[in-house]
Amino acid sequence: MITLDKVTKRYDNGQVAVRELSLEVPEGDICILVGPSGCGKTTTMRMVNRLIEPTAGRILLDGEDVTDVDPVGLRRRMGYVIQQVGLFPHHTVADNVATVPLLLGWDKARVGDRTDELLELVGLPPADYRDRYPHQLSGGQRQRVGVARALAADPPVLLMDEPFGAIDPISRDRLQREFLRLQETVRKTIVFVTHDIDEAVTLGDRIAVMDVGGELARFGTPNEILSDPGSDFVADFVGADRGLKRLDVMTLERTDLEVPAVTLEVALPLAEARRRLDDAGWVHAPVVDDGRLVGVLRRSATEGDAAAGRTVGDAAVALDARVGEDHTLKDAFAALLLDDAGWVAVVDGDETLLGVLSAEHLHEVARHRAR
Ligand SMILES: Nc1ncnc2c1ncn2[C@@H]1O[C@H](COP(=O)(O)OP(=O)(O)OP(=O)(O)O)[C@@H](O)[C@H]1O
Repeated sequence: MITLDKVTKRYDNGQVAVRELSLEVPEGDICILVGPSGCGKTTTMRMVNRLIEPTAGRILLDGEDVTDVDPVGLRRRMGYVIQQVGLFPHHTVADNVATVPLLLGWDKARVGDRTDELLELVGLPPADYRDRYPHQLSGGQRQRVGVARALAADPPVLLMDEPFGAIDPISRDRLQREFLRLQETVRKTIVFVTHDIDEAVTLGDRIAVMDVGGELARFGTPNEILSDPGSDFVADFVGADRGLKRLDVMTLERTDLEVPAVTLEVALPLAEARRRLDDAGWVHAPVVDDGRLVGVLRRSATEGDAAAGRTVGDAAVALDARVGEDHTLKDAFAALLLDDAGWVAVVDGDETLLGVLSAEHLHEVARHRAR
């Protein structure tokens, strides 16, 4: 959808901000430009919508050279969101969102419908927010209005320059999650600038790591970059905890799961449970009731006189080492650390036990997963 072909930008003072940068952004992908301050991220982004003209090289949008397109028309095909949102302070939220559709001459009813639809989409119920002014919103809410405004005329491309940069970490996490959910609905081709590698890893389908002087240090999926940074600069930039960060970009897959050596039904007598644990050499076993995970049985609970005549259900205790199947390997690892069991139970939306992941197997899966 967007191709940069050996793009260079030399400013009038001789400063080379971007040097022979080549990138391809497939349709519907989020491409993150990340790198230290001054490495040319903003310059690159602004060349895409021709707020800045390249000195050399070509930029193609859908196969068409952007320098052949009228810049105003070009920018209408690209929503633009920046850190200081740039909402008009004396216009209501609705009027801010409606800016581009009104410029395009849409009729009032269509603009009104579109505005409400978008406010709903970004989590600002129109009945509450339509008539507010920007100063009556939190920073995160203003940012959402900025996103709604950028999406108003349904452009195929969104350019976002540190849109969550000025937001506190907790709200930023929430905005990032909402943003990914929104992207599932709207499927735009997005170029997103940040200097925060965690944000890049969380949001990016592909990440371009840039070095000072506007050189491309590495381009690839988060997993590719974290598993193989390729240079000391990129390894330093992504951080010494890149192994952990990788766990965050890998979701659990059913084929990763192990069948537990012992699974115990609630109605089973404890004496029988102990025999099964001992046969398997297990100390902790998941306990299920009609397939649903209800807890864990520890071998110690099967010992002594108190165990006589009791069932697994009587002696089972809550299990912290459990995680939903839609979670990441990092969530699984975090849950694993919360319990002595040595494995984490993976359940579906109905709490049905799908399998377990032992610490050893989790390590193996993380090491060998290609993506
Ligand atoms: N108009 C300009 N004239 C001359 N040099 C400029 C101009 N704009 C930016 N630069 C320089 O170009 C380089 C790249 O700037 P750019 O804003 O693209 O970097 P960035 O990676 O977005 O930085 P940051 O993360 O700090 O926003 C910097 O060294 C900057 O000083």
